[in-house]
Amino acid sequence: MNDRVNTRKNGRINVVLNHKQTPHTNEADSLFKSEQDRQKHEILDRFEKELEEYVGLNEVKRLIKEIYAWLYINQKRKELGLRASKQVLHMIFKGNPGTGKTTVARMIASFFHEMNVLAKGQLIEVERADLVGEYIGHTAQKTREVIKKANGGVLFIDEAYSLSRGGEKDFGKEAIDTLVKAMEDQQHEFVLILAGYQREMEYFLSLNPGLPSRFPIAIDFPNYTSEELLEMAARMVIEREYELTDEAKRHVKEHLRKLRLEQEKTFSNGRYIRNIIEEAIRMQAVRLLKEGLYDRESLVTLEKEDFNFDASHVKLK
Ligand SMILES: Nc1ncnc2c1ncn2[C@@H]1O[C@H](COP(=O)(O)OP(=O)(O)OP(=O)(O)O)[C@@H](O)[C@H]1O
Repeated sequence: MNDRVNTRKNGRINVVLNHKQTPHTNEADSLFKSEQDRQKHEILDRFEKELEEYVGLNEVKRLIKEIYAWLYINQKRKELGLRASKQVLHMIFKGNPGTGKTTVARMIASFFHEMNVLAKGQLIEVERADLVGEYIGHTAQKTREVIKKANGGVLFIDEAYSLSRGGEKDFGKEAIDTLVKAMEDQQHEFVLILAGYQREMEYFLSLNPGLPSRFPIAIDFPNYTSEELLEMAARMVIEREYELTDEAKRHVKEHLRKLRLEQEKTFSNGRYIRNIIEEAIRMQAVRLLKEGLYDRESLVTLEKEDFNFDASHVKLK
């Protein structure tokens, strides 16, 4: 099955993630021919294993492989005295809240660091208020400080379109200009990732015609399906050393199915799942204290009643 819609728009690679795929260990996709080979590519192997912990994200997995292959071949070229090319690696991440954008950005920062693309590999996550100041000149200064912090790492700007909120007169424009200048002057010293809702992002890019071509990699993060959300819940439970009873599983599944039907744009996907699991853990703790149950089985079991969605404090957003 073809799991990626990979189009080229304005010279940009536009990757649409298909979360529907189960974690893939597709032999045909693998760069390793043998176990010996795998050991030679220890960094890629480690990142692939880390990514397998996440539901879906297949295109990120593919992108990592692509970049790894390019850097590896570059190294081989250098060894033979051939020119090793540099590439622009700034990216656009489009998707609703909780679809994994920040998680992936963090991983990419660390991957680039290990591959010597970035000197430090830190992720600096900012939003409009961190960049935009209150008087003329203040914004450029604030933005430059943020870029300085991101030097050697990834600068991740969430809801990037808020920078063009107020039009020409707004200080947001000064932030964009400062960023563009830094992208030119410090081209290979940091990676800039602009993230936000798909539609708003596309509108923002259309308003700033100089921007799209500076971001050759665009990744779409679609909402997770109810099955994927359930899979995520199952993994989070295991990771925390808990277990769901069959009844609890059915209850959560039904809740997610209903939610997914009425889901709106602001539904927080993976974050919602993390929050309902954490709430269930608190509910279980209250139940166990009340009942005085401290045996191993009780301590690890999350029951249906621990997921009381009618009385839940967890917001959908
Ligand atoms: N594919 C996934 N598998 C497992 N957990 C996931 C996945 N995607 C997201 N999550 C979990 O959901 C939570 C939110 O993810 P993250 O912060 O990366 O989303 P985001 O797209 O950056 O959201 P926002 O735009 O609101 O900042 C995290 O706890 C993350 O681990």
